[in-house]
Amino acid sequence: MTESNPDIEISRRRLLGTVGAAGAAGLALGATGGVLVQSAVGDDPTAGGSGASGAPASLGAAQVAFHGDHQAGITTALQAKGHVLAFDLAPGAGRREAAALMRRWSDTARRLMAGETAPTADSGIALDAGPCALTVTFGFGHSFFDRTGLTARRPAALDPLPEFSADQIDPRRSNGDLWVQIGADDGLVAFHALRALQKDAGDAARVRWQMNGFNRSPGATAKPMTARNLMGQVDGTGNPKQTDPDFAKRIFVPDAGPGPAEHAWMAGGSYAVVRRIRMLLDDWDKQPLDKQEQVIGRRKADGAPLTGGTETTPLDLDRVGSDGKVVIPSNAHARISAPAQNGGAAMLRRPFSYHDGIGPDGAPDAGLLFICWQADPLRGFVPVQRKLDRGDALSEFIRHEASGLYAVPGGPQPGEYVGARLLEG
Ligand SMILES: C=CC1=C(C)c2cc3[nH]c(cc4nc(cc5[nH]c(cc1n2)c(C)c5CCC(=O)O)C(CCC(=O)O)=C4C)c(C)c3C=C
Ligand SMILES: [Fe+2]
Repeated sequence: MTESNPDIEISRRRLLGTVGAAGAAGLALGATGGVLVQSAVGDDPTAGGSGASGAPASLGAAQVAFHGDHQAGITTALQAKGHVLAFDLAPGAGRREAAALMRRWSDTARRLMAGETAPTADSGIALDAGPCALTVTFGFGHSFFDRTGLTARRPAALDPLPEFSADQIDPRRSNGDLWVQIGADDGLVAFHALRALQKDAGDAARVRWQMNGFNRSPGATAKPMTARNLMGQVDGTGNPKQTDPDFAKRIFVPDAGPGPAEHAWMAGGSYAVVRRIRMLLDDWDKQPLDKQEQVIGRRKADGAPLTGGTETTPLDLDRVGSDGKVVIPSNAHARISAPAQNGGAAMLRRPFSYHDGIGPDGAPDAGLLFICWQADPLRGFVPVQRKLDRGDALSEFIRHEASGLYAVPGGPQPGEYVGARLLEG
């Protein structure tokens, strides 16, 4: 099948419309439509543009559940397109307006993730397409709780992140009352969701900042692989795996706390740290391969540790070379960020790359929309970033330009909207 054959293309679109709404029938479409890709709902969120399950499915028909214990977009396989944005509540808007907005947003997200049209005035941007693994994830920033009179229910985990010595943070592109992450394997589907959610905000909230990102498209590689970033490195290897016995404990807030009962609304939720990290690509690209590999401590070609093996071989941090020095340098990024070097601190990294053209300095305004998930940022991002800030060889080639921390509540049950346990409780 080719995209240039209009007859076949139309029938594929019809199929996508049907199967998109039906969801699970995607496998059949994959077989008949010839658009074979990996399932978008794999078990490795950093597998580039496709899940690791190996099951063939149609890219368009891939559907992620809106309801569940956890919101979608945390353990979902990386999608090809992403929009992350923060809103501030409008002057005069409080808890009632916020609750109504979360109700509207949840309804829209549920429908769009099922491949349906938006509830009001659908723009038509995604007509003909299936859900394309669309996910919409909602979070609350520190300032949301004061704005809505809910300060007593704000978890301590949402206290502002410490400042790090190398930070060059732009406050206008940081924080915000509400945070929305959109991911999809199709650019039009992602943009459609973005527009619909922005319209839903109405007079209740205004966009504070927006960033747009991308990852590898499903099917781009012959087999499912860990994604690469814009420095060319295999990025995501050391992520906790859903099959790890302590995965849920590390990434999701448990049912009973931590913290006082008034924070119980976060059960099943997670904390998202979002950092816009610019890569100084012109400098990076001038480095010889061996220097680039020393900076990370892994081989560029396949992501294997410099101490040998394959991508998944554990780093041998104690191995000393013939020159008497440790093979994985003491300032290598993978050494410094390893859980073993940080009292077990771990996070689930689920980033998007970004490229916003050329900056005023004449260099690419490109890098990583670094998004990481954890049950408690003080036992995830913060200790690791403190250590990286002190002596990471990668620091010379990156710049943290924006920052946010958001409480992402647990997933909605049928009939419930995201955040209801906070706003209604
Ligand atoms: C504070 C957390 C981290 C920031 C910020 C960060 C930025 C950053 N990382 C890369 C590239 C790679 N990171 C890798 C591993 C890795 N990084 C962090 C944390 C942060 N990275 C952790 C916890 C780990 C895993 C360590 C482990 O489990 O052993 C790697 C190696 C491959 C991998 O494990 O993913 C790469 C490559 C960039 C480019 C970047 C900022 C732009
Ligand atoms: Fe890293």
